[in-house]
Amino acid sequence: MRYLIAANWKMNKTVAESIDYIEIFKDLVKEVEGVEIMIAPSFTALSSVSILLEKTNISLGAQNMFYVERGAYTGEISPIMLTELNVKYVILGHSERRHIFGEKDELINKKVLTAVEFGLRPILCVGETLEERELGKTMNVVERQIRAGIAGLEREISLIDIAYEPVWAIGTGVNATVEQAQEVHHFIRNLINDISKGNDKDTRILYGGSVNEKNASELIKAPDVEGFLVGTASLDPQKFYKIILSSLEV
Ligand SMILES: O=C(CO)COP(=O)(O)O
Repeated sequence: MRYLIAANWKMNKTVAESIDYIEIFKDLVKEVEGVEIMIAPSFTALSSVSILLEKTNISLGAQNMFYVERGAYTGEISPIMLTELNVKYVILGHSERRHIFGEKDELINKKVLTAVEFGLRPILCVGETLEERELGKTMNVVERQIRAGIAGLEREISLIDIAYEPVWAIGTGVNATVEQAQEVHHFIRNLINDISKGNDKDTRILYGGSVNEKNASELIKAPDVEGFLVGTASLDPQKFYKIILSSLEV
């Protein structure tokens, strides 16, 4: 299994800034092999970035998607708008979508099913809040989000990746420890192995939440951490490159 190191730029970078970044970054990583690299820019930059990523070793991702092909859904982006731009991955159920925009498991599931139907590879994000962790509910929350998110795709789970992103670690500078990450990743691996009846070997379990160029080499050593979904540190091409290099050391 090739690990996936993914950048989620969130609502950052104009088109001009995105182009500047890619020009630098694609040169930095051009010799990198053995790991898959993905960048999910803003929707407005997708088209320009898509052109720049042609014939590179960097895949393109989107940060969200609606579950209908076309129609009266003001402000939404459809799967065919993404596939037209050679988008390969789509991040779904991110905690910011869940907590700021009120996305529920049922909606996220519809998006996951549609993404797969259109040949996109979803990265389903799950993770507990600090309160849920302190109440000892981490595994319950993660299990609920996964079971609901993949409903209908149980035997085809190899078509998706999962990102464990504890809400308390996102954008806070407080990453999960290696032990905390490993504990939940191991739980997720057993869960999806069980749900899919062993068809989970191509599903990567990524960690996200304050990953940076200093902690990446430790976190990637956890046996069930199979890549990263990086926010803040991915905004700097040099830092993101260092995270990728750390991931090659395992
Ligand atoms: O939400 C994240 C990636 O999707 C993580 O964000 P940070 O790396 O800024 O904590």
